[in-house]
Amino acid sequence: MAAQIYSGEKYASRRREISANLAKRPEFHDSKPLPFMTREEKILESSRKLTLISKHMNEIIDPSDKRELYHLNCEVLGIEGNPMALHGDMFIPALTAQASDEQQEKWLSRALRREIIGTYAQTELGHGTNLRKLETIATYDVDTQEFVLHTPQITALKWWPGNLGKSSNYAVVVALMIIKGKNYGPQTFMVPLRDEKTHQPLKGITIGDIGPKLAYNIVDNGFLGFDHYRIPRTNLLMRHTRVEPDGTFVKPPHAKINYSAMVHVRSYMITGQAIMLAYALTIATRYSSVRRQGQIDTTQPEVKVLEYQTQQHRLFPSIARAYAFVFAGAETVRLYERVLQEVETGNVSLMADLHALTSGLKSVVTHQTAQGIEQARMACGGHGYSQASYISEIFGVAVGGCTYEGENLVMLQQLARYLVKSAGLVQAGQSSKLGPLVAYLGAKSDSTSLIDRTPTPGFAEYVKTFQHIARKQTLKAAQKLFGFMEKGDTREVAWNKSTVELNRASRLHTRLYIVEAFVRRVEEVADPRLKEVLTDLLRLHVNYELLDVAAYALEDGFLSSSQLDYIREQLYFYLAKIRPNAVSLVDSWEFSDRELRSVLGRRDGNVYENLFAWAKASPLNKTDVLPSVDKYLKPLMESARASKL
Ligand SMILES: CCCCCCCCCCCCCCCCCCCCCCCCCC(=O)SCCNC(=O)CCNC(=O)[C@H](O)C(C)(C)COP(=O)(O)OP(=O)(O)OC[C@H]1O[C@@H](n2cnc3c(N)ncnc32)[C@H](O)[C@@H]1OP(=O)(O)O
Ligand SMILES: Cc1cc2nc3c(=O)[nH]c(=O)nc-3n(C[C@H](O)[C@H](O)[C@H](O)COP(=O)(O)OP(=O)(O)OC[C@H]3O[C@@H](n4cnc5c(N)ncnc54)[C@H](O)[C@@H]3O)c2cc1C
Repeated sequence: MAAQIYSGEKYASRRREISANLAKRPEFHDSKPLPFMTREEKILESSRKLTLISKHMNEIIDPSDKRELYHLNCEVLGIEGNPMALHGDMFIPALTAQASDEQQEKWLSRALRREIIGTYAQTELGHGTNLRKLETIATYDVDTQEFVLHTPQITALKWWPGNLGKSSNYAVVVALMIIKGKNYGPQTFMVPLRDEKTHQPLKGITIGDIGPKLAYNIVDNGFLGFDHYRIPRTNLLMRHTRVEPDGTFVKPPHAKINYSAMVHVRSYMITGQAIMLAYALTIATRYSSVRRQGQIDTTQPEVKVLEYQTQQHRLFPSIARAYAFVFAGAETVRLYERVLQEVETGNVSLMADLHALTSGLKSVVTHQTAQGIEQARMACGGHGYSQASYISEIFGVAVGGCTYEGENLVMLQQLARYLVKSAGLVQAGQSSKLGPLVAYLGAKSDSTSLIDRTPTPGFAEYVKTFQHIARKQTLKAAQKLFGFMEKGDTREVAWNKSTVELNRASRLHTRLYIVEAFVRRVEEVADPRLKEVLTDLLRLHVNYELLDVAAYALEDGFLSSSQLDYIREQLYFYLAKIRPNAVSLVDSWEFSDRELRSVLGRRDGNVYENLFAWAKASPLNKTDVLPSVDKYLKPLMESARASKL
């Protein structure tokens, strides 16, 4: 099963080898539980481990293999980030996709060798979503052949970039490029921030950390201001865009080609989110198979809480989602790598499809992941609320994905633009021009769903029902938009009046895609035992997801209430059928205890002993009487007693 999850036996077994190797190297382990450390201690600890990784990586992994590096990072550094997180996730991808060969020679090679540390500085205090209105300006000075970077007002300060505050000495900075008074929109520049020897900020640079956040606090998200700060013309990233010495601008082959670092993270983060959801579910499912509370049969001992149907309903559909997301994530990574290669040869035809797909997926997956993790926390009762479970940290890190790389409701609208264009083609009788991801929009629906009208409805019946719902909502939302425009609204105003409906269409389209990705994967599985378990999980998934969106199919009679009852019964049937495999389904992700960092979710199941040992190790228990008691509480009680006398 691990080979299914990790798209092949090779990586699945490499993961095991890497974990086993690290188990024998205590210097790579957390020196104490992360929740017991201050932010400064965590940053120090993470930097210590980064140095070790840099030194010994070649003995443990193949450093050219991104997935091996990712696993090493998960084991050693964990999810709370590290001082070079953005270096790998965005700085290197930005240089790879946007720097010319010459620039790569100069900077990428140094970045890969970790001679310099970089980040991606785009978001500002005043603007994150609307990139066309960023306020940092890069004005071209033809005489000196330099760009002058400037922060004209407080809202133009870069704000949020990860590792900008304290760790990075370089950044790929996004600024509005002005040449001879003309605004050429957001462009990307390679900018030195700190002295390479002293690490002191360079003259003209104001820089620092933005303070603690909900989670992800090992990362020093930062602020950055420029005071007429000069960089050479050749620091504009020039793989696709160019500015000649005389200020002539050479257009790229696609207007949004500079957004590639964002598309990179959006493509990879689907897998990252699946893994974080699986972390929380591993913890909650293991704990639920140890925790005994209450009886189902009063003549029998107390049961494991996992026997309760409500507990199964709380956890198992999310287990199915974690599988669905990791399968969908593998597809987005493949598509991203393909588009990256095609762009190199000048073919930008798939960029819009990739953008639409990843915009929808990042929104739906991050939202459902956060919901699933929060349910996993509640499934652990009181102990879920303790940082010993580590679920609160997993939640905090994962939920950031709803905001970063494009706020979810905004990104759903990006997909909606693509859907509306497709709906326009359908309306114009040009369905043959629809791309493969939206071809279903041009197909005709059956009059009713065949679910429960055939002895054992296949997945095709479910897919058709999801297609019917997504198609109906897309065409309806597009119609709403077109209707407002026909009545005289500008497109923008009409768009704003239709966005709730448009975003619903985007979600339904994305949920259909996720179901299809799951079906595609299960159909490929050859081993009959695996296929059976995954088919059960997929059955649970399609029934759960369909119930969740059933209103759309009920309103036009595509599904009847008796079909809905059938779907509900199927759901309950598969909850019970999956129960014996539940722990194996989470164990199959093969997270080591080190990687999980959860006292509650350890493989040994000795929950109570482990919790007690953890509590005893809490810094507050170093002494029996705290200074705060000596200083305030004792005098308070004493004076209360004295006044009573
Ligand atoms: C398997 C095992 C496991 C292995 C696992 C993996 C193994 C390997 C792992 C190795 C790597 C690990 C990786 C990381 C893992 C995850 C960890 C993550 C942690 C990261 C930490 C946090 C990082 C956070 C960093 C950040 O947060 S960094 C900042 C991010 N900031 C944003 O995201 C701003 C949002 N805003 C916008 O993106 C734009 O503003 C806006 C809204 C689009 C409007 O853009 P605008 O320019 O106004 O354009 P429009 O007018 O709306 O559109 C005009 C036309 O252009 C179109 N178009 C817009 N775009 C695009 C586009 N791209 N492409 C194509 N077309 C586009 C649009 O469709 C429209 O087309 P049309 O309809 O006309 O045909
Ligand atoms: C953990 C974390 C890490 C980050 N790392 C980085 C980084 O490394 N580099 C970097 O550059 N940035 C980074 N960011 C910033 C991040 O990318 C932005 O915060 C994000 O893109 C959202 O933009 P915003 O903050 O401007 O939100 P806003 O756009 O201000 O969102 C506020 C509200 O307005 C709504 N809204 C905005 N525009 C529209 C619209 N057109 N239609 C309808 N509703 C709209 C949104 O839906 C939301 O409800 C990070 C953020 C976080 C939380």
